Amino acid sequence: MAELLQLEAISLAYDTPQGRQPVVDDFSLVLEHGHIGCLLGASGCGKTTVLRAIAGFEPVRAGRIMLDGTLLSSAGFQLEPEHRRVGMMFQDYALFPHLTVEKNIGFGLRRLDRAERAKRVNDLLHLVGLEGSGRRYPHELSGGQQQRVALARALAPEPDLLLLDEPFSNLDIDTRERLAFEVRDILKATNHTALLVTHNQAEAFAIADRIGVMQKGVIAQWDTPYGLHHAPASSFVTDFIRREALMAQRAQAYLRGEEAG
Ligand SMILES: Nc1ncnc2c1ncn2[C@@H]1O[C@H](COP(=O)(O)OP(=O)(O)OP(=O)(O)O)[C@@H](O)[C@H]1O
Repeated sequence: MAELLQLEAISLAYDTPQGRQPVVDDFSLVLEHGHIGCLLGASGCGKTTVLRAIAGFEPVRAGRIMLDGTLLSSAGFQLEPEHRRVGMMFQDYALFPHLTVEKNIGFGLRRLDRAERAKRVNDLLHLVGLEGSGRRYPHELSGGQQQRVALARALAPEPDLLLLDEPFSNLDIDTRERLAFEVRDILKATNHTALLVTHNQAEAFAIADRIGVMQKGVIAQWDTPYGLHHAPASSFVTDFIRREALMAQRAQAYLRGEEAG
């Protein structure tokens, strides 16, 4: 399978009143066409910063970002976000509250004529299971439905790469699990490539083809879910996977009322 996204030894930093604060260092990964990648790691380890750099909102200080053979970023060079063919979906839906569902989805399609746009919006409504809801407003929809609209809107301009930042974290646990699988099915059926950020290991293992475990701005291992479980590259990765799995088991036991405290 061909490589789509390449992060080659990128370093990222924020300029703050206290000086330049390094966040990500010597960070590399390759994501193939049609794959779903997932960055997993503790709060503050730099996951969102990596997504923002790929989308073109943060400069790279060293290394380079390539998408389908095109240079997106290197030290001193940054292609504008609108020229990157990268779509984004966030945890807070970020829908326009005063626009209907179909207008939200069609927002990035103004270059199409009216009939083409209507057809594409209809196809997308169908894809995300919201046919018949095009005239409703975001506040009339559940959180899961709003996230489906956000997915349709992100896919509308046919990006080469979709970036998803904690897309399910504002949803209740049942909706979250269901939607994670639904989104995976939609991305796979339409052969999209996506990179997702999450704190949630179960979610990452459920939907990703490749997972990157991050440790304070570096990538500790970029591998298949199987590889992470069966051949962890360091004691950090072993502990990370074990700790999260244990917490998930405890949470489930607690929900079933099996633990007194
Ligand atoms: N605009 C900014 N200016 C300065 N520092 C920032 C800025 N945004 C993020 N940081 C810092 O960069 C580091 C990485 O942040 P980032 O949001 O990428 O982490 P994350 O892994 O996505 O965290 P979370 O899982 O909590 O969203 C953190 O220490 C954060 O405080």
